[in-house]
Amino acid sequence: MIGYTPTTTDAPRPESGAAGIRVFRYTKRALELVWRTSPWLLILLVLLTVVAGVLPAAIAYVGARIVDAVVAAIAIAQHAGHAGGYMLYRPLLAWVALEGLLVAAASGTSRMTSLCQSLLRIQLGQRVNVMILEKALTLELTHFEDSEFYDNLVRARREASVRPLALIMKTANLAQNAISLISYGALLIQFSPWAVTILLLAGVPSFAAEAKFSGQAFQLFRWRSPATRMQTYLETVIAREDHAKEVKLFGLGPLLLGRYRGIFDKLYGEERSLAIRRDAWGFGLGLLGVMAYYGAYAWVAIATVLARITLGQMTMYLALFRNGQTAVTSSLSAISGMYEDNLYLSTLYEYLETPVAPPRGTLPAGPQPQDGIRFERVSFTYPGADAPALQDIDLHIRPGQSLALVGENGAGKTTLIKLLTRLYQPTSGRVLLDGLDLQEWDETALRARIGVIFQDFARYQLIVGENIGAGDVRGFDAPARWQEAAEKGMAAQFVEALPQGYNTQLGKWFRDGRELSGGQWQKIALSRAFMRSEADILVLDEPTAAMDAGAEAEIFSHFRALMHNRIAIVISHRFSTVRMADQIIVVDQGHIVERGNHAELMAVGGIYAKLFSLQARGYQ
Ligand SMILES: Nc1ncnc2c1ncn2[C@@H]1O[C@H](COP(=O)(O)OP(=O)(O)OP(=O)(O)O)[C@@H](O)[C@H]1O
Repeated sequence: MIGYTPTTTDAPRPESGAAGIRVFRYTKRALELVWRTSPWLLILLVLLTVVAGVLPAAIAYVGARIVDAVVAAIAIAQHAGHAGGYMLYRPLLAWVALEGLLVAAASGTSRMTSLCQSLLRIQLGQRVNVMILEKALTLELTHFEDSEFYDNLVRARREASVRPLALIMKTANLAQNAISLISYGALLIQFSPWAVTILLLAGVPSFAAEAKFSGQAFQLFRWRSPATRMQTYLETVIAREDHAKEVKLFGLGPLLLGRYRGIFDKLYGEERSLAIRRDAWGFGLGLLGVMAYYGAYAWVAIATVLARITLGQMTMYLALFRNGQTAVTSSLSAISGMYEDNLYLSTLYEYLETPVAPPRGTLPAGPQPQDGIRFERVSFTYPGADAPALQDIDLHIRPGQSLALVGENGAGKTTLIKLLTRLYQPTSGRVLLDGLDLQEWDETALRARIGVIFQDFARYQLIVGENIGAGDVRGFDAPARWQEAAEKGMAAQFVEALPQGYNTQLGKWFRDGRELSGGQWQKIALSRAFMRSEADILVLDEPTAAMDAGAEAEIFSHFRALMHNRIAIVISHRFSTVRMADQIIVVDQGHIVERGNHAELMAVGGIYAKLFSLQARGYQ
């Protein structure tokens, strides 16, 4: 079997569940959340809780009156024969009718509660998910690349959207049981205060065990999170269309499934051991409750025989005891459940409270508009990486110039673009646009200046037009602008030949979706970059790798014509493209090793000249 073993090194087992997290800290926040989601449903829920709390004691009381009425009626009948007639049964029937009504009310209350609950669950689920997604929009790219953070996000999404309601329902359940217990206590104390004490104490050991195991369950949940993430990922690979081709052809299916099973087996072992311990302790300690109940039973029965209480009272006390015990156990498990929900909710709030850098700059323009882009001694190391991806980069590109970046895979070309677009901050040095540090630029003003297409551009499962329009949100729905951009990006011709033109659904996730060829997708992405008609810096990271040679040549002549007084930056492994640039930079292991135009670099006879000749020879 293929062994992916989720070991404890995947995620350190956190210390005791209670440590560091103040239990019940989140109950108040969950209440606020529910209140903001729907105050009316919450108020209704509170009212129903009170009613549901009082009803059981009322039913038990009426039950006792029925038995006493029966006993009284039997006694009268024995003395007076059937002479009493209807009058004999009247009080009895009235009590029976009342109990019927109370039971009907209890059932109505419970239905209404579950209706409120379903409605709240739907609304809360939506609200929490929107909160999670809104937060996601404020995060930095580095957050998404951090696996621990990603775990938190997945956990928050998967679990926490149902937890706030669960917490509220348990709070309601607790309140309902507390009200019931007070009302039972009020009736039972007439029999003996000791009975009330026994009732309360019998549930305590179960509670202690339950609280302990809830903490352990949460630790397990956290610990297995990386493994669960691997499982989810394997599900995607095995069962999604974009991976299906390779999975089939390489025969990866059984191998991946084996790994999937392996993870399950490992996780199941842990789960099972916890479940068994939890239930064994639950059963053992639950026996205490049973003993307490039957002890009380004997006591009440003897008291009845000794005529200290009536037969009706006996049935009432027994019912109270039995119901009371259920109420104690269910309050205790509600408390331990709340503890668990609190722990889970802590992951939601941990995620929602992830610190994000405040909006950095505020300036909409730089002091030297004709200065263009400058890199000044820029170095950058990816978070968690040992070696810098870029080191001591100095670079200057003026408006109207084009720059090509050349270098081996992994040299640092894309990283340079990520710094230029402020997706990352330099570890040292600075990047300037129009004489102003990128960090001081207002985000929107900066984004409006730059149009960029990365090699791993997004393929949105939307219609063609929107795929192009995504390049500029203002033109997302504007067919005239789609068309204009598509012409610049060389996509117009094939798009117009599609059955529904710009309204054709792309991708396979939705009905009638069409798949495009690699080169066609690239043309769509290129058109997307051209949507930024006001952008004066256009960055294309291997934009034509999947295009045929004719298309590539045409795009670049087109591109140069459009780039008047703009800055064009191209990363390409095709030297036919690269040679057209005004300035060419060769990047090697994070350093700039050569710079100049094509003729200059050929004259130097360095890496560029070697690579160029190598490729040129291939075409001869
Ligand atoms: N998100 C990331 N986190 C950590 N390291 C990264 C990340 N992206 C890239 N790297 C590393 O940084 C180095 C430079 O990568 P970069 O993507 O800039 O190379 P490139 O020159 O664009 O390569 P290619 O020609 O293959 O596209 C590589 O060693 C890569 O492993």
